Amino acid sequence: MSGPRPVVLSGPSGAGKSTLLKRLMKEYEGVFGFSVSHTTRNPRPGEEDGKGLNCLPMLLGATLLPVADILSSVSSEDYHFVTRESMQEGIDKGEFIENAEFSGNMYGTSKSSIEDVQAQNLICILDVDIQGVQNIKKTDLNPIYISIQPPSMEILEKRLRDRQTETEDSLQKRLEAARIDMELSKEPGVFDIVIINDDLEGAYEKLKSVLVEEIQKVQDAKK
Ligand SMILES: Nc1ncnc2c1ncn2[C@@H]1O[C@H](COP(=O)(O)OP(=O)(O)OP(=O)(O)O)[C@@H](O)[C@H]1O
Ligand SMILES: Nc1nc2c(ncn2[C@@H]2O[C@H](COP(=O)(O)O)[C@@H](O)[C@H]2O)c(=O)[nH]1
Repeated sequence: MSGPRPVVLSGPSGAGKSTLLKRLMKEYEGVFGFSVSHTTRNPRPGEEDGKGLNCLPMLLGATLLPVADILSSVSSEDYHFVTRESMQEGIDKGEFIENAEFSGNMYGTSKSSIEDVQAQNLICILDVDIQGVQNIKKTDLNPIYISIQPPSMEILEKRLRDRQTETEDSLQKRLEAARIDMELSKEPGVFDIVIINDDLEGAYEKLKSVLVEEIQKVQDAKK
């Protein structure tokens, strides 16, 4: 039997991808595994190197903390934080399925980050920008492509400012990238579904409805 299809989640920075993703992984524990990307950007407060949600079973086994505390401390967004030199070396060696320059930093998905998740028969989730989507389309990964979009540029800017993770310079770069993303994602056939994340509940229900078949496959395989 072939494993579950991977899922590519894309959309402008600040649209709400990781907010939705965290919720999904919490509700469907043991169904999804996050493909931990590499990046040359600096870690934000609370981010740790190389910690994906698919390490959850190990964390649960090794600690006496309540499950809720562990879940809130584990981010699905953490990266392998690397230097430009080591990232470029990995790219040159063919270790990445895709890579891109975004807001002044390099980002990329290593082949092993996907293989690690797929080896556990989990639905592999990739959170990538629009360049990542275009590059993954040239591979044989065959994921479900989902775009999370903000209701408007104004709301996106407010969410990014309120998140307090960006300098004015990186915020402006992200807004510029968002304009391009919002245009490209309108092209027919790029995404299987485009979800407008206005009301979080509604967006989350739509996200689940697209994934219901793959979720069922993983749950059936566990029986
Ligand atoms: N539906 C929503 N309504 C209001 N605020 C939201 C909604 N969804 C997400 N947010 C908030 O918007 C901010 C950006 O969300 P989030 O960090 O999930 O975006 P992202 O798409 O993962 O961004 P990035 O690509 O930069 O990681 C967060 O502070 C989050 O709490
Ligand atoms: N092409 C890729 N894009 C990626 C990857 N990992 C994350 N991203 C995208 O980068 C931006 C910014 O992320 P942030 O964590 O710095 O806010 C966001 O749009 C992500 O989707 C990757 O491996 N490849």
